Parts: sequence; structure tokens; C-alpha cells
Amino acid sequence: MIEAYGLTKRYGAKTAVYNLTFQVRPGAVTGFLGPNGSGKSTTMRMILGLDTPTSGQVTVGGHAFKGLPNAPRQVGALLDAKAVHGGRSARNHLLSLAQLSGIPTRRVDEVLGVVGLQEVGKKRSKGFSLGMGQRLGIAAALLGDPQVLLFDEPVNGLDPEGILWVRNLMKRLASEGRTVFVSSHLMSEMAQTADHLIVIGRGQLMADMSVNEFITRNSVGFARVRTPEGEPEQQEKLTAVLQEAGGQPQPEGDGALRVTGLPLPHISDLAHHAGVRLWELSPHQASLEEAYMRMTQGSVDYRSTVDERAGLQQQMPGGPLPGQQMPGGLPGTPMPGQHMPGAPVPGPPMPGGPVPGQQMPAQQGGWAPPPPPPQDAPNPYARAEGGDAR
Ligand SMILES: Nc1ncnc2c1ncn2[C@@H]1O[C@H](COP(=O)(O)OP(=O)(O)OP(=O)(O)O)[C@@H](O)[C@H]1O
Repeated sequence: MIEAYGLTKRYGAKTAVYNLTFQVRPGAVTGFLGPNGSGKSTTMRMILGLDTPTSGQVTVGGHAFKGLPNAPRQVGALLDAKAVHGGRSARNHLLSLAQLSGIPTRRVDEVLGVVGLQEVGKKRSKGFSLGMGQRLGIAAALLGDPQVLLFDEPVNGLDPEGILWVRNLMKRLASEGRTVFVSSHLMSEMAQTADHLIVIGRGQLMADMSVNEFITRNSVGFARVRTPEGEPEQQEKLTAVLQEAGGQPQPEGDGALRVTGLPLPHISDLAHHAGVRLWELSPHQASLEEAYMRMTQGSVDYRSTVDERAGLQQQMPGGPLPGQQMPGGLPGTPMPGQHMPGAPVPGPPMPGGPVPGQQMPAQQGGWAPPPPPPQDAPNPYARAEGGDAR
């Protein structure tokens, strides 16, 4: 189990991670989702002891990484697939890692087979494609047969067959009871791979819940309603009638209305009684990708001037996503599992708490409330409302 508690990392004036508290449990694939620059890699580096938290702490199996006995046998990680001596063959690269950690040579050949590189094991890795490099990085992570695995964007550069392979590998590793923590900026990928999701935006926790719960909460049904083109008064009349009946109509880019809060037959009856003709009345589900983008829209660092997401900037019917908290933006009502900055969140294990690797049921007692962020360290994102918080 990985446990982060009030984890904060600043690089000079830049706050990369702010007051993150979460647990990553064994036996499941936990997706770590966030837009580019949201702090995923920084968090992973802190878990692996490669970066020191400015405040807070993170443990693996109850120990700080640097205090873990025989760490390479307990934790495997793919952070940067390019961090390989290109002049060495894939096999020699793995051999050198194995020798450093006292791992037997036969394990090198085993993992080469697991990742499908057995045929090219003697080739220099500098000739490898991006996908082959990812496979080699995954082989290195698996070398010590660890119980805890971290993968930073493992499907980068992989073709569809490779993506499917990684997806199945993650699931298999989790089904063997391992802790699998995998970052991505793609909701669509995580929805197919992960059991649990931790979503961050600008370094702050935005959601911590099972994928099923995320789907249930965010697969909002809505109706698309279109009135005849060139008759704007028809749409205005319908909008008023729907609002009066408790619906939330929102204009879509193509002239249709997106209506939540009313079932389709009721919309049809209301239109009929108002004498409004309909050209379209169809049921829809908001996609998970859309829900995720709405959740993180306020925390995207880099955006094109011609941005498809602009359409998502408008407030969705019924307001922000239930429980959505934009960093530095509008507070909503917390989602179950979502941490609102300043709200009580699970703390580290108390004496007599879980032993390393032991799974804690969600919401189990025995956790101390976290300390509030230090007085001298105000939430750096509080300034974001009026502009760039960086
Ligand atoms: N060593 C560093 N010095 C200064 N700033 C840094 C450093 N490392 C990361 N950052 C900044 O911290 C923020 C978080 O970066 P990080 O790489 O953790 O995000 P990420 O979610 O992994 O992004 P991506 O999906 O693009 O890899 C970014 O704004 C980044 O520029």
C-alpha cells in the first residue's frame, strides 16, 4: 500500500503538488489522472524517494522509500522509458540492474519474455522504437518481482496492440494482489484499465473514488432537443417552458438544446402543449472523458488558442459537476471520496494500524485528521481566481 499524507512539493515559487492525501491499495489498478503539468510525475518521484517533499510524507508499505529494506525487490517503477544507456543491449541493461539488486540472471530472461522483447534482447536499446523502450522500462520495473508497481504514462508511444497488452498486464499484476499505480492524462484509457481513480489538477486532489462510482456519478443522462432552424422564438419558448418545469436547458454549439433534469416523454409533452415543433429529441449520456475534462478544466496549464475544450467552459446544466472543486475556482459540494482543500481527509496509520501491505477498508477508523496546511504556507492556488497562479 502507498500512503500519501499532506504531500506538498514546491520548486521555488512553483507549487507542483499541494497537500495531497490518498492511499493506493493492493489488489487493484489505481489510475492517477491529471492534465499535463498537474503533478503526477512529481508525486511519483516523491513516492520513490527521488524528490523530497516540501512538507507531508509518503510511505510504501508503511516505510519511507529510502527506509525500505531491499527496495528494488519491493517496488518497481517505470518513470522515464528513455532513461536507458542506449549503447547497451536490452538484456545487458536489465542484467546490470539485476546485479545491483542481487536479482538472479534467469529473471532477466523471464522479464524479457514477459514484455515480448526476447527476440531483440541482444540489440542496443538506442535503436528501439518508443514502444520497445516502454516495454524495456516495464521489464525493468518487473525485474525484482515487486509487490508495488508504479507506471508513469506506460502506454505513451504504444500501438493499439501494445496498449491492450499493457492494460492486461496491469490487471494481471493487480489480480496477483500487487499494488499497481499508473498515471495517465487520458480518462478513456483509465476507464478501461483502472479499478480506482485518483484525479488531480494543479497538484491538488480532485477525486478519489472507484471507477464504477466515477461512472455512476458522471454518466449523466441528458436529452438533445432541436427546434426548427430559423425560428429562434420556438427555441426561446421551449427554453422557458422547460425551465418552468424544472429542467436545465443549455444551448449547444450546433443550435440544439442539451436538457437535463427532465425525462424525454415529459419534454415531448411540454413542447406539444406549448405548440413548439421538434426536429430532434434524443437521449444521450455524457462521456467519461467529458466529465473528466469538466472536472479538470480549471486546472489545465497549457491550452491552445483554438481549444475544443472551450465549449466545456460553460457551466453544465445544473451547475458544476457534483462536488467539483476548481483549484482556485468555484467550490461545489464534495463528491464522496473527493478531498476538498481544508476538509478532513484520511491521515497516516495510527499506532496499531495497518501493517505494511495490509489493505485498509475505505473509511475505516483509526485515522488521525490531517493537520491544516501550515499557517505560513497559504494555498498557492487561492490566487488563481483572478489569473495565473503559477
Ligand atoms: N524540477 C522541477 N523544477 C521546477 N518545476 C518543476 C520541476 N519538476 C516539475 N516541475 C513543475 O511542476 C509541475 C508538475 O509537473 P509534473 O511533471 O509533476 O506534472 P505531470 O502531471 O507529470 O505532467 P505531464 O503529464 O505533462 O508529465 C509542472 O508545472 C512542472 O513544470
